[in-house]
Amino acid sequence: MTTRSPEAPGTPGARAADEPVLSVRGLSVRFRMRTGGDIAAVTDVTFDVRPGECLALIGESGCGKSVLASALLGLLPANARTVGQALLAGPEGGLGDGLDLLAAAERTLARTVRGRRIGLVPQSPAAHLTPVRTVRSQLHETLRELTGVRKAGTGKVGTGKVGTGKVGTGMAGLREPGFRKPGLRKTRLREAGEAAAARAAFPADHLDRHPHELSGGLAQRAATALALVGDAPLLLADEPTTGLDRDLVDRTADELRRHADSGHALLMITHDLAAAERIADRVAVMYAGRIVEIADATTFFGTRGPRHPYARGLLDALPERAFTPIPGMPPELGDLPPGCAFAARCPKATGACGAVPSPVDGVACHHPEEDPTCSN
Ligand SMILES: Nc1ncnc2c1ncn2[C@@H]1O[C@H](COP(=O)(O)OP(=O)(O)OP(=O)(O)O)[C@@H](O)[C@H]1O
Ligand code: NI
Repeated sequence: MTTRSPEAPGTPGARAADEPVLSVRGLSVRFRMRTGGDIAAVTDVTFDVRPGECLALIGESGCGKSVLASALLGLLPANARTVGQALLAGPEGGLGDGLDLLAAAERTLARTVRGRRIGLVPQSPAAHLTPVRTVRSQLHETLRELTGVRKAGTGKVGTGKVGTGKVGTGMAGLREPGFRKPGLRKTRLREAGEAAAARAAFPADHLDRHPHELSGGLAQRAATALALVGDAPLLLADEPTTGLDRDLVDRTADELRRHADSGHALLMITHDLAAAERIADRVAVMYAGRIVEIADATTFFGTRGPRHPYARGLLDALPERAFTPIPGMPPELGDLPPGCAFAARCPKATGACGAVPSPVDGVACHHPEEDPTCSN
């Protein structure tokens, strides 16, 4: 027996051995504007997410986080152009039979990817819930699809090949033989729906409401419950804690963490650095469409801190830290400077910053903080 040391220091060994669920290489998104010119919403983004891992994507409003998520799901508007590759692991869990999300047909994305292989907690949940149906009925529909039971009396159970086969809380009963009996199925479905709601801290006594009868925070929790119950191997959660009180933020974050711990990959987009610190394994920092730093979360939030000046500035702006905002504003994505987009706001900028910095050890900066673990 041979023991191999993990190739990536700082990555938990068991996870490093797993192939990514999602592998993004050189992804760029441009919006062509009618007035002429392009908006460079996402530029040359590269990252992986592995099973059991939570990657938090952070950065100021308008830096391209949601556009990145939309690109992965094939949900960009017609004036968008993408380049690069985004491989989603195949049903057997490997990238060998993976699907390039950027090249896939809309039909494939609609039938086999959205909701099945990639779950989404959308940034505007109210707009994504079906307006004419109660939360309970939307949960039941998702649960039925997942277990292959199309309509009452078909007796088809457990035929659906959805997700990893690792079934979320409350689902197991739906696959038992007794579930063929319509009465029992109804009871189990109800129980599973309520269990799913509880996971996202959605109150059971609001399940029979329609989306327009929900506050923003409740719509958020309904969308999270729906996304979790889909049991997809990859979950994209776009600001899943917006509009929630602090204790609900913590409960939602903890539930998402448990979801990752049960083997799912989680890409969490968030403004909430406390939530990111609570659950992320790694942090990716985006600025003006580019990922400027990817780091281990413990290092990033710990005493060593981030290495990119923008990432350091984000943390220093927090009230519980230095409470010092980063001076200036991010550049217009339709009019980016030729070199480092952060240079105009950066205390360390020099003439070298007139060129775009290439990432070295996860940091794209000409003047990063020293990494004491590097010998060179
Ligand atoms: N359909 C579109 N056409 C043109 N520009 C767009 C379109 N959708 C988004 N953008 C632009 O792309 C940029 C990135 O937007 P995005 O929504 O990804 O930001 P974000 O990082 O998610 O911000 P927030 O934190 O506020 O949600 C913005 O400048 C936005 O105006
Ligand atoms: Ni967004």
